[in-house]
Parts: sequence; C-alpha cells; structure tokens
Amino acid sequence: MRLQDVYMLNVKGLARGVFQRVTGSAVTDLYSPRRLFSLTGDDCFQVGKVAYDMGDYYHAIPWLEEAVSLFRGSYGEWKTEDEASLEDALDHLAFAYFQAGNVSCALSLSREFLLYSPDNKRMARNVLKYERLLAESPNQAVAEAVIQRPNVPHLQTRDTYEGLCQTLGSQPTHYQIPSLYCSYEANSSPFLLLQPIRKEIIHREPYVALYHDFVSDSEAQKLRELAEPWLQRSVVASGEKQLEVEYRISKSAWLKDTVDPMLVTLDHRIAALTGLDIHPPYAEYLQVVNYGIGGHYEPHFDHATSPSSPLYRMKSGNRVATFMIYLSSVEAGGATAFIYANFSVPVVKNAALFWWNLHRSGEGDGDTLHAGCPVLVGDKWVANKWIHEYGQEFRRPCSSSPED
Ligand SMILES: O=C(O)CCC(=O)C(=O)O
Ligand SMILES: [Fe+2]
Repeated sequence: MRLQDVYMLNVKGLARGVFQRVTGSAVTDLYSPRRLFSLTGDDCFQVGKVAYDMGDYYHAIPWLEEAVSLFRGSYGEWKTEDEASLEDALDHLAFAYFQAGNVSCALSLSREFLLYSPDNKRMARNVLKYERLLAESPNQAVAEAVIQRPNVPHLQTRDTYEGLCQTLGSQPTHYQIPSLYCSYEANSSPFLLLQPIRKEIIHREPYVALYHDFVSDSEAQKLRELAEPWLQRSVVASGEKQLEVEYRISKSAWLKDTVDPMLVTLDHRIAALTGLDIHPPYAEYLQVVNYGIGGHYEPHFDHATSPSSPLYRMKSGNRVATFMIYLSSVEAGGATAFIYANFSVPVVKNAALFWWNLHRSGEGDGDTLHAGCPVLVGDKWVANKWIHEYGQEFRRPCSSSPED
C-alpha cells in the first residue's frame, strides 16, 4: 500500500502484474516485467483485508473491489489455495463502504451477498438497516464520501518526496549547466593516480557528487556477504535513544575494519578521494543497509539536529559528510531523493554518492534533507560511511560565512 501511494499505482494494474503510474489520463510504466504475474481474487482479498483490519478503508475498498470483480469472474471455480470466497469479499466490501459513508454501495453489495447466502441473518439485518438509513436521508445515496488517505499529516514534504520518487531518479537535464560536469578525480593522491575515479557533480549547494564504479562487482558482493549474518532491523536516533520506526524500514549491520582487509582498502580509497581523515574516531564504521520491497527511509538529515543525539558520544563532533555506496542495482524504485534541493539520484550499482551535511560554519545544512525511496521491485543494498567534523580542521577549513 505504501508502494501504491508513493508511486501512484492503480490496483487494477497491480492485480494484472503491471506497474503503472496513473495521473488523470496519463499512464506511465514504472516497471515493465518480462512476464506478467496476475493476482487472484484471493490475493486481492488478502491485501484488502490487511487494510480493512486496520480500519483503513481508503486502501481496503479498491483491493476488495478488485477481489469482488475477480471472484465474480471465476465464480464456480474452486482453487485449493483460496482462503476467501466471493461472499467474504462482498461482506467486507459492503462494510467498508458503509464505514466510509457510502450506504447505497453497502446496500447493493449486501443484497448481492444474500443471493449466494440467503439464510445469513446478520446480512439480512444489515440490508434492513441500510434501507432504513437511505429512506431516512435519501441523499446518502449520492453522498460519495471522500475518504482521506491515512497517515499523511506528519510529513509536510510528502508531495515533493513522492514526486521525486516517481521520477525514479531525476532526468539528466543539467548538461547545459556549466558548474555540473564530469571529470576524472585523482585528488592528487598517489592511490588514485593510475586509477582515477569518474566523478559526476550532481548538484551545487548542497554539493552532491556521484563517483561511478567506486567499488567493483566483487567488492560489492563481498560487502553484502560480510554484512548478511549481522543484519538487524535499522534504528534511528531519537533524543538519546535508538528506536525502530516506520519511517526507516531496512536492515543494517556495522562492519569494523578488522572484519576483512578489504574494508581497510576501501577506507584508503574513501580517504584518498575525499581528502578527509576517516581514522577512528573521525568516521563511523561502515554501515551496510538492505532494503526489501517497500523498504524506505523517509526524509531525514544524517547529521544530528539536537545536542543530545547519541552521535556525539563519539566525541568527534557532528557528521560533516556522508559517503554512500550503492552495492546493488534495483529493478524499480529506491532512488535517493533530495527534497529541498529537488532532485533524485537513481540507484547506480557500484557508484558512491558524496555530500556535505554541514556548512563550513559547523551549522547543519537544512538543504540536505534526503530520503531513500521505497523499493518497488528488487533488493537494494547501500553502505554508509559517515565522516565527522573533528580531524577535518585542515582538510575542510571552517568559515564564518553561513553560506559556505
Ligand atoms: O538509501 C538511500 O538511498 C538513502 C539512505 C540514507 O539516507 C541513510 O541511510 O541515511
Ligand atoms: Fe541519510
């Protein structure tokens, strides 16, 4: 249902196995599967029932509608794996419509139910109740109550965020902008002299750069394998605590440099490329993150915005920069969206995304608000190296100008 909302997918399409964004009359394919796998009436019923049980009729109704229509189409056929039937779907859909204020739909579905189970007393009572309600206030028949999508208010940036996710990574419209260019980066480091890294400047203010092929396929695979046994539900810092929250759904693991010599090699490469000191405690261990289907990280800052954040326990200041490596590709979704800066970066396997979280004054840069869009199809892996303020005094000198 999250995928449905964020990517504006319609239920009819999803049930047929196509992933289409529908806005007005415009239909865009967000993913074209090689084979179509359709959902059955029972599948749609199960999805609708999850929403129904939460009292979320906004999502329940279209799924139960689809279930009813598929069950109607296959009435009389019986599949061993089916748990639900046309009657179950009619029953739930009728009640969902009633709860949503649409009594006339509730009535006609309940009547249809009685055609199949004429002895059901509860449904007969419901029919009488709906008939009475409609007789008392006939305009209920046309009152198509608009049901609100649940759980929206807390995110003011929702529309921008979802818009950026839907593009699956902004289109490369920036070739005309001279300050955004590609180059080979060796950063005057002997490590990179013979093997410079292809850098693509994605944005200025905040500065965001993508380093292509920062790792090899085998390094990416090794990092995923090293992390796999240690993966646990990701948490976020909330005041002094670490909490599991709905707005960050993924699993993650921290990899110390002692786990494998390859981590030391990677540290050298990151340090050479960024010119920053990432020896402990000037940077955190590498955090490997895995998002499954629907996994996401809603808009957030990587740096601490409260002095009581557990981040400061390292005693090396705030997170000055983020170095995030994409360890996999994804079939669809999963872009990294920068909300206020208004662009999104598609998942580019083996590339690394770098940005500064803090201004040179040490203040957090509010324009770095960013998110990991929900994975629509596939399995997304990233690795984060968070670099702290201390240790960088002569590498990224401070400035009193708030803009720098
Ligand atoms: O997964 C992404 O694209 C972003 C991840 C992120 O922002 C984070 O882990 O802090
Ligand atoms: Fe982040």
